[in-house]
Amino acid sequence: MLLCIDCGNTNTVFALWDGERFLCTLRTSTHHARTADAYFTWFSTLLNHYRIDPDITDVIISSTVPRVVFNLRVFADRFFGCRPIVVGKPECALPIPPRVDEGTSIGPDRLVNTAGAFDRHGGDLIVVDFGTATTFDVVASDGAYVGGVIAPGVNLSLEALHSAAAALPHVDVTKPPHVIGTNTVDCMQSGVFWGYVGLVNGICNRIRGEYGRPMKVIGTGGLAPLFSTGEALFDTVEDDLTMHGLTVIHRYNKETT
Ligand SMILES: Nc1ncnc2c1ncn2[C@@H]1O[C@H](COP(=O)(O)OP(=O)(O)OP(=O)(O)O)[C@@H](O)[C@H]1O
Ligand SMILES: CC(C)(CO)[C@@H](O)C(=O)NCCC(=O)O
Ligand SMILES: [K+]
Repeated sequence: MLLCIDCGNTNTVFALWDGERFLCTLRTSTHHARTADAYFTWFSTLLNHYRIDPDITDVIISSTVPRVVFNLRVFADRFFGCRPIVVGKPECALPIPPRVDEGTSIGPDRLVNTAGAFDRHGGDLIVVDFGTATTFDVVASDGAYVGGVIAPGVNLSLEALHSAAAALPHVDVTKPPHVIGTNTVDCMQSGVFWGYVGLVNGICNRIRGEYGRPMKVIGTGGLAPLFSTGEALFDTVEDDLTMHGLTVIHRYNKETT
């Protein structure tokens, strides 16, 4: 069985893939200091709770935080006796190599989203991922990652407002009842909600203009469903796109080596 690990700057997600479906998806916050033993304690407790007793033979990791990879490697080796595939490392082959500036680093989550989206939808895509950052990944017609856009994440923007302005409280992102807020919280939520609807719309239109062919837009990440209620921003919303991409890259590496 395959254990997929998607480590973002905010959250780390583990998902178990039995070859046909995900048996479970477990989420914890990302801490670079978490040890292999701590991962196992957390992981095995939840598996017990769900009465899942998996036979893990393979592990694949995507991490936007380089420092966590060491302990995740130890975790895979110590508890499952396997050497994980780490996306972005030279030993991990990608189905289609990216076409970007020489020497630039690409977030592994963006490579994984690209692989997952191309597998499901073919090329000419924009993948919008609402994580710590809001990223736009452009997937060419042959499935290559050819660049995109990085904007501040939604929760990061709200956090920045709160920490920079003494009178602005901490608020959660939600769709406000009106555009014109009549209290502080509604005003802030309107700014962020409608601001991001405009940002996503505007960036996708500009990408389309520059790309010059019709493109499909795929939304993913925790906040994609919320933003799709504001305006028809996406052709589809897929909450498991990153995990699906990890299974695609894992399969590709098994077939080619
Ligand atoms: N309505 C909502 N308001 C605030 N947060 C939400 C809402 N719906 C989902 N979320 C949050 O979205 C997060 C899931 O988003 P996702 O996994 O895409 O990115 P992340 O974990 O925030 O960032 P990263 O992947 O960069 O670590 C969860 O922490 C979840 O609590
Ligand atoms: C942009 C983030 C933080 C989004 O998770 C991640 O993909 C990352 O660290 N990227 C590195 C730079 C790049 O993708 O061009
Ligand atoms: K993510």
